[in-house]
Amino acid sequence: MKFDTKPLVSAMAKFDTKPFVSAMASIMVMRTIKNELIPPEFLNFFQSGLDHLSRRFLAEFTVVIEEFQGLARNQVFEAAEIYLGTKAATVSAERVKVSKSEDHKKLSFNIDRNEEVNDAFEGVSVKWKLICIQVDSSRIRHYDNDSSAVAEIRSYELTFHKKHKNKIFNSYLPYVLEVAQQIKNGNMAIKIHSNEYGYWSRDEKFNHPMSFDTLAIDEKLQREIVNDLDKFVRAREFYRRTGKAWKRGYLLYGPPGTGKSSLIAAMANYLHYDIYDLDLTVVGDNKSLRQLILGMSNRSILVIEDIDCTIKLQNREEDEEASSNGHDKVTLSGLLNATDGLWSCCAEEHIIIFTTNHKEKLDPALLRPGRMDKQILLSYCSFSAFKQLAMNYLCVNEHELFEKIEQLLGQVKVTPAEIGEVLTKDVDATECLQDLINFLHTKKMIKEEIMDEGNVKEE
Ligand SMILES: Nc1ncnc2c1ncn2[C@@H]1O[C@H](COP(=O)(O)OP(=O)(O)OP(=O)(O)O)[C@@H](O)[C@H]1O
Repeated sequence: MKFDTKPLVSAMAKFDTKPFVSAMASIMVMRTIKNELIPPEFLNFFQSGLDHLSRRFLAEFTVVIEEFQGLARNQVFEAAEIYLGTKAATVSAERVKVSKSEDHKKLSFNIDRNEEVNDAFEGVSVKWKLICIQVDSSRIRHYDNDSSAVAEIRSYELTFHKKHKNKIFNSYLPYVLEVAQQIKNGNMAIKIHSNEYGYWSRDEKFNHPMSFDTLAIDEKLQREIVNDLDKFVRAREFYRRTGKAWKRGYLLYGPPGTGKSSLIAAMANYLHYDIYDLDLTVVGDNKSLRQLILGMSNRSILVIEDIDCTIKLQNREEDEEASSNGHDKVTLSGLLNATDGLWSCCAEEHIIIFTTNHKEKLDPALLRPGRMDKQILLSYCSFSAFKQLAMNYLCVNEHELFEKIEQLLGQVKVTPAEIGEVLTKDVDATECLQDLINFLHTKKMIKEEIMDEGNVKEE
């Protein structure tokens, strides 16, 4: 079923905002959970509460869900709920009120729970607030004779700057409904986001075909990585119990062309997590960095490639000096706060991956235990990795030339990217393998010549 968003948008659009001067706008979306059973008198009570709330905090711009012609209130609430499930929520307030029933025999508990979710859409900040109130069932007239039931009334309040009203109504809300629909249908594609001008770009479909079945790395290493990921996704309770943020940091290091980006793609495809590809060189300052990270969804991978050379991250003393001089830029401590600080705990199931070709150039602060939970060296091609490449490129898993190749791979350093290039030169598998043997021979000769001339020690 596809949501018809037109009525929603038109209902909002026809709302006359001119008389209102508030800087904030708000949409209220309401729904009962308990069988949609809100007796009229309670609805009136709640409505007046809303009016009060809107006058007090949100004042001049409020649209109530009942006005959305053609789109059921519960459908919109459900869509918002599904969409926000992908985002990081923070509980801003939780109050428990205890009161006695009229006959003084029964205690009842009312829980007001306010959850906030900050979202960003094409550079516009939006704040969703879930207002969740549980009420004593005795105050509500039930139609299903379920006297033990507790009714819960939930509503969403959406706040944003009024100058973005059109964008929110015409693009953001339809987008929210569509994302929710896709999630519901189970065909939500993996997305890749990149940052531009301080916000995440509209998501692109992530079509990278790499998987752990095609990644050419040492088998033992691969098993270790997959086990680590499995353990991470199942560890919700562990992170709750230990009070740790549910995130895991990986440092992938090794020479160019050894599969660092390929491994990231395999991880995203395996976990079905979105990728946020962060280019630090276009992030203005620490505040923008923080906003970007807050704008990431749950169950996602933050990637910062070539961390050693995308930005000059100086040490903490220099950071402090820079900020006291008023120089705005992303600093090492800003980055560490973003990935490690208190507020980074707002999100759940975040994987953070740094890549580098030069681990030795990294500031030790980045490598501190607990920051990068796992450091993975992706190195030159082993024979078992080569066999995977031969399968990928030539669809062969055994060949008489393999023995020679195994021997040569033990003598020269060659990356999977180089091998991949040679294996795509010809159509015939035997010719490709022979090309590879020639290539490895040439490499071996060059290496021996260099060692003879300069008496260079092997790395
Ligand atoms: N381990 C691997 N398994 C399968 N293919 C690989 C592997 N390593 C490299 N390749 C092939 O080489 C290409 C380049 O590899 P990739 O970008 O993953 O390397 P990288 O280590 O991230 O390089 P860089 O450090 O330059 O970013 C890939 O598109 C892929 O086709």
